Amino acid sequence: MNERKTNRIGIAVVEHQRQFLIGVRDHSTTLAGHHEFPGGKCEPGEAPDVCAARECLEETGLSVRPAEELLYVEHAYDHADVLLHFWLCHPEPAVPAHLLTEDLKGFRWIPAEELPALNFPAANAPLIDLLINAYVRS
Ligand SMILES: Nc1nc2c([nH]c(=O)n2[C@H]2C[C@H](O)[C@@H](COP(=O)(O)OP(=O)(O)OP(=O)(O)O)O2)c(=O)[nH]1
Repeated sequence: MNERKTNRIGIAVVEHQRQFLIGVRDHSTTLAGHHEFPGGKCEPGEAPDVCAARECLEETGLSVRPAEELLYVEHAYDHADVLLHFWLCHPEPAVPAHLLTEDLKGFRWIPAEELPALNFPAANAPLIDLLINAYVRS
């Protein structure tokens, strides 16, 4: 029997003026070198949108407000089974303006049209399609 626990992951798809906050996964972690949206494992009992905002604040220093779940995706990686909850988030209105343009702990604001050229993990593919349809073709 080969039963693996599925990790619930909250991911913050942070949008501001058709730009998205994107980082690169650290060399010491799984999927090293891939691009990523801020996110991580949900704590026991933690809702994915709450997790997404918490992870975003921890990883980038930016306070965000979850707006809607864009998509959830189940994926089996070699390292783990994951259930990814992609939450569209927006910066809190009170955040200082410079945080909306500058790099944030290695996370950068990337225009929507540049997302397809980046090296995201396989499970992100349907999300990137969705974002291109919503923010580039619209
Ligand atoms: N943050 C993030 N993770 C992603 C994305 N796409 C994707 O497949 N993942 C996967 C990679 C990992 O298997 C999982 C995130 O877990 P993680 O290991 O980075 O989370 P964590 O920081 O809470 O975990 P840990 O290193 O503290 O153990 O989701 C994405 O766009 N952003």
